[in-house]
Amino acid sequence: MTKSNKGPFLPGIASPDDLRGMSLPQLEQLAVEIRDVLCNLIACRSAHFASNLGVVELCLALHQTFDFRKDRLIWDTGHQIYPHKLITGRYDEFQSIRTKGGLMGYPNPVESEYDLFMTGHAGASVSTALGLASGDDLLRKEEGRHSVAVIGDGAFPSGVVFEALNNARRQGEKLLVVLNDNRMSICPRVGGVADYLDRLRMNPVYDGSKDVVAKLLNRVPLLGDPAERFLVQIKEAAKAGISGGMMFEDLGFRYVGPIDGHNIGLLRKYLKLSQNIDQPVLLHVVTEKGHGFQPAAEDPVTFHAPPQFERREEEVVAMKKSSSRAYTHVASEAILERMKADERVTVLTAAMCQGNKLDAVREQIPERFFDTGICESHAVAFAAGQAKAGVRPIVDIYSTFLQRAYDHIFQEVALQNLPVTFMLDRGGLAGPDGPTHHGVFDFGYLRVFPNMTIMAPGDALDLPAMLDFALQHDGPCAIRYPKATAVEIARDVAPVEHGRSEVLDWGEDGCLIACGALLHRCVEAAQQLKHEGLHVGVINARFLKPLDAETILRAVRECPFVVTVEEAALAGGFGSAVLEAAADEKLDTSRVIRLGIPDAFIEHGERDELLADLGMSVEGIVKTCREAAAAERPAVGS
Ligand SMILES: Cc1ncc(C[n+]2csc(CCOP(=O)(O)OP(=O)(O)O)c2C)c(N)n1
Ligand SMILES: CC(=O)[C@@H](O)[C@H](O)COP(=O)(O)O
Ligand SMILES: [Mg+2]
Repeated sequence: MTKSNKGPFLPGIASPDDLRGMSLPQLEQLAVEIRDVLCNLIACRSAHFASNLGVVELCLALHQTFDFRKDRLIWDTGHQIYPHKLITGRYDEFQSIRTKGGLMGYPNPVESEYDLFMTGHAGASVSTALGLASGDDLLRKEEGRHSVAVIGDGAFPSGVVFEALNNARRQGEKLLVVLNDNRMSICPRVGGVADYLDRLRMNPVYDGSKDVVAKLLNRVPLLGDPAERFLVQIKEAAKAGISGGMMFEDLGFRYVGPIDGHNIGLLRKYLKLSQNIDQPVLLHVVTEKGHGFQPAAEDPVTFHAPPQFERREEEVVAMKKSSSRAYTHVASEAILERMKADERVTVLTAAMCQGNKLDAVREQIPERFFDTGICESHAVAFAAGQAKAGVRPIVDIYSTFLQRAYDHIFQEVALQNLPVTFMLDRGGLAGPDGPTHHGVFDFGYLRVFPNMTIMAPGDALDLPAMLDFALQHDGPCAIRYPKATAVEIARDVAPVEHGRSEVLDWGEDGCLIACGALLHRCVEAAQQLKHEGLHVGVINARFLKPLDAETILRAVRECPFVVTVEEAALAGGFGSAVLEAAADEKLDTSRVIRLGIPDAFIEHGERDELLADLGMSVEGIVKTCREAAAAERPAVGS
């Protein structure tokens, strides 16, 4: 490595090996360069930002202290993976991140041996790191591999984390959990764990000893002699007793910290220290979300995943604000209105107040707004308790994150037949977030439960009406809608009736049946087909369950072909339900064609790109109908 401290260093970092010989000043210069790359990325497109700014020093210290070709490193959730990607051989392609065919915005084992799990959902890192430690202990004991999980304070309260902490006592000798405490989830963190961490950070006694320990540590060379290291460990243990961290100590962890998560030297010393402790270690590091770019540090909520923006030095000069109204706006406004109209109605979010656009509810009706933190399982069971007590809870959780609560949807809600309303935002392809965030399994995972009513608005006019239906229905309801601009289809809107679809047009040449917000594409396709002399009808299914068998099977019987369209997995989805119903009536299903998500995980990319690849652009739908019609026309001369 060059002797100068000026850099640039980042372009020359082909792997973490290149960090080994770097001095502290050089590492600090490298950190500046990494932050610059992060800022330049957001000048091109929206991406995760403040979280990545906050872990730059931690990432460098980790990769300098451990060899993660041998040791194990799991970044919880994975949205803060950008610095890690930049120093593990992906600097040259970094600008492609979150674009179709480019790097993923989360860890991706296909890209690098330094990425062990493709993640995007919070909370599993301690479990997987413990599992890796256990596996290595069984198969590679002689190598003494370390297993490190880096988890944020927002992810930390997730139930699965405590399941892992509970299990670690018995088998976590080589487990290090780095708790990255920046006081933020996406919004400010909530709950008792947050209060506990605040106390740990604020403890005056500990602050005093921190300096003492830090001074002592600074005297301890990286490989200080055992006696001094032993002294440091004694101090750590004493400090833990004085300064707290006892919750972790009582669970069998050595609690170390809190330490400054932006001080590379101190991080290295404590990481090194943790390597020599033969029990699970919880290293509590304190960082600033957005560190190094003042506007992000001042407003880490906006800058969690900000829109593209121009900057001049430390100033944002122009941020691209989306003017379009999304289904999320329609939903959150409808929720607010219904909560104002009915005091029984509550809304629950699992740390996604910003994503669900529930800020107005939080401000105007705080007593009926519940942010559980990243605790979806608890949120659903909690809502069931509210419903049992006579409340009408709305569980506003992204489709993909709701998967976390599956057993409670089954046991606490469906089995009890309780009036819980699930609002599944991001129902469908989530775009650049990719396979961890596409909400495409909800039709399948909900339809199997008895008592469930499942609705998918065909447009923005349907959504509030469906919410009204759900709030008066005495049983569980789910309403799913995509991460997309809300569309209104001009028509004489039929009222929402349980299990009834809405026929927009009957056509003698075929029928398109949409279940969900791709309805407007079907309307457009039918209009194009009409110009070609094909009169293809359009039905707005509205209900996945109960299915409007009467109307839909009439189409199967009478139309030359039926094409079902859904932004959901075909397996167990709407088209499957149609086939099942038709088969039960002994109808010919050979002329039912299903468009939807095949049996594959769909990569990241813009939603329209991905839908087009799956034949669900308007052109794709026209093409399917055209081919179906041709197949139905008798061959010339026959
Ligand atoms: C199961 C699950 N629920 C919700 C989310 C949405 N989400 C992504 S990051 C985040 C906040 C994470 O906070 P923290 O772990 O403290 O990381 P930080 O951004 O502060 O670095 C949330 C709620 C998720 N990814 N997974
Ligand atoms: C990391 C994570 O899970 C969230 O930041 C998610 O990316 C938010 O998605 P939206 O941007 O669609 O709200
Ligand atoms: Mg945090």
